[in-house]
Amino acid sequence: MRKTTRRTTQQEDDEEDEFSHPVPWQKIESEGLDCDDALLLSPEEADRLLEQLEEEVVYSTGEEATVQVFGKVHGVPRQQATHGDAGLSYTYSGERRSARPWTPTVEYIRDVVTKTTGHTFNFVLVNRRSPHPPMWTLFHPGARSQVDGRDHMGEHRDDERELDPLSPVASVSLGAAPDRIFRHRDARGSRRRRQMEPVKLELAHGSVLLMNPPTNTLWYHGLPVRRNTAQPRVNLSFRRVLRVLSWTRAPSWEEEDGLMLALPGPGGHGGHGGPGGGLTAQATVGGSQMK
Ligand SMILES: O=C(O)CCC(=O)C(=O)O
Ligand SMILES: [Fe+2]
Repeated sequence: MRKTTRRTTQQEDDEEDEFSHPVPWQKIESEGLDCDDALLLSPEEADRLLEQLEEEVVYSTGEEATVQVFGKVHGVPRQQATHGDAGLSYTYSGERRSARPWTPTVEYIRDVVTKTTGHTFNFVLVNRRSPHPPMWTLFHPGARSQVDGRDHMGEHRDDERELDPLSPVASVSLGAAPDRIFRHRDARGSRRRRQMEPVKLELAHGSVLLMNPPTNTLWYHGLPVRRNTAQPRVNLSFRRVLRVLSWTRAPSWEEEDGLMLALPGPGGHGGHGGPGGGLTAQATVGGSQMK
C-alpha cells in the first residue's frame, strides 16, 4: 500500500484524502486506555453487510468451538470464525486457529476500516451470537450451549503474543451489541490494588472501535451476560498478527512471557503519517487471559 518511490504532492494529497477520517471520531480515554469510536456504516449498509455475513461466514462447530482452560475442555458459548492472510494462525485462549481465506464481505469491511483509519489488518476473529435458540435445542443441551441467545464474553485482554504490539485492534459491531465494559488490570477481582471506575462503551450497529496500544495491556474488556435478544449480532475484531518464524518454545497462553522472532506480512502499521513497510520484530509480549 505504501510507496517506496519518491512521492509527488498529488500522491501525498491522495493518501491524505484516503486516510482522512470521513466519520466523526469520539476519543475515549482513561489512564492507559486509548480508544476511538465512530459510526463507520449507515444503518442500511450495516443491515446489508450483516445479512451477507450470515450467508458467507462458516462458524466453528464441534471441536473448534471449544477452549481448553487449565486442561479442561469448555464449550464456547458463541460462534466463532477466523479469517486472514494465507498461512496465518492465531493462538486464542490456548487454541491455535488457522485463518480461513477472506470472504468478500469480511474483506470489504476490512478495507473500509483501513480506508477510514489508515491501519492495515491481516487477521480477523468473528464472533456471532444467534438470536433465540431454536426449539429443538431444548432437547439437546450440548447443542443449546452452542447456539442459544447468551451473549457474553469473560473479561480478557487482546494481548496475545503474536499480535503486533504497535497496532490497534479494530472491533466492528453489527447488530445490537451489549455494552463493552473495560476494567483496569489493577482494579479487578479480589486482589485489586486500586479503586478505578470501569469504562462502559455502547457499541452501535455499524460502529468501529479502535483499541489503541497500550489499552490491551492495561485494561481488560468483556461483555456482561445478556439473554433473549431477537437479532443476531456479529462482531469482527481485525488484528495484525506477526508471522512467527520460530518459537523458542511452544506458545502457551498460561505463561506470562516468551520470545519470538516474527515478520509481519506486506503493509505497515499505517496510520496517519505512520511508518510504512515491513518490520522485523523481536518481541516479548505477555499473554494470559480467559475468554
Ligand atoms: O463480541 C464482542 O463484541 C467482543 C469480541 C472480543 O472482545 C474479541 O473478539 O476479542
Ligand atoms: Fe477482545
